[in-house]
Amino acid sequence: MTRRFGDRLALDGVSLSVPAGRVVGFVGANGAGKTTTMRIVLGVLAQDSGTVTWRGAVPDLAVRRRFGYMPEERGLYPKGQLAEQLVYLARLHGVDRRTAQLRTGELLERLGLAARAKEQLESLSLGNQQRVQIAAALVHDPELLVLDEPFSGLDPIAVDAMAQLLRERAAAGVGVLFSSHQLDLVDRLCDELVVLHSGRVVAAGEPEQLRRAGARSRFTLDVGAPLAPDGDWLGRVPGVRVVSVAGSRAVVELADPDRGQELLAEALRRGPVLEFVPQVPTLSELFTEVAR
Ligand SMILES: Nc1ncnc2c1ncn2[C@@H]1O[C@H](COP(=O)(O)OP(=O)(O)OP(=O)(O)O)[C@@H](O)[C@H]1O
Repeated sequence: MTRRFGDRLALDGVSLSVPAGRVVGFVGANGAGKTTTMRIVLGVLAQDSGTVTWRGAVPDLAVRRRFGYMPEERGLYPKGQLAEQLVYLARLHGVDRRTAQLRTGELLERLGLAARAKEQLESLSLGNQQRVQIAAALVHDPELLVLDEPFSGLDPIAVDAMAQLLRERAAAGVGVLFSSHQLDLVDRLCDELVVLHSGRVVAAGEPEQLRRAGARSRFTLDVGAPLAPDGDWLGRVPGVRVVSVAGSRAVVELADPDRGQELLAEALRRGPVLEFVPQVPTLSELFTEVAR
């Protein structure tokens, strides 16, 4: 997909897929193009080129009604009662009244808001309003869920409730695409990850695979005796970059990952080695790496 705003190329050939039953985490720095992509998927913004398909066909209005969207600009009425708004939204998506009421009750219960069903949205704290927005995206039991930063502003209990809801929906066959800047959460929750940078997909796949691919060249080395902040002799070994030093431990990156044993031999010549292990990068390290 491609999309321009004036002379700014916001999406430059973005391609991603959200399989049924999978939770896909969508990450990228501010302005990378996540919201733009999601809005195009939902049909609220037009792309300049490219196509969106769901189950093999371009979704028409009837199919789009079976999508659930939590937009970045949250869209509920501040003065409306919680339960009433949710039932109304479900009805708009073609759900019969009784089912709409049932699902509203269930969701408010799950999200810890059952006692407040008759209150106005604006009387809730921001985090609780956010919970209602989540309920609004889920109330018509969609087959595809597209959530723009659903976790922002939630407390840890709500994060857990939300994460569990998404996992359950995926287990029931729903495709879930959600954006977030909370990488530890994305790591915990998603089956697949898409990293966007300046309007392009720069990494995609299962987090574990992406991490393994990034794990080949970094090692933690503990030489037992304090190292200078620049890594002392380590920094002078050809092909070795000292990433960080803390006491006697250093994280190093090797230009040639297969030469780890040579580095270990060199370290042993200089004294005892307490630790020498390949370092599996965190998602946040990977992110920083690919977003450079
Ligand atoms: N309606 C618009 N008019 C002009 N430019 C826009 C519009 N919407 C988005 N953009 C631009 O497109 C680029 C992508 O923005 P987008 O909101 O998709 O990023 P994002 O990844 O969702 O960022 P964030 O993490 O900050 O929400 C940005 O450079 C933004 O300024």
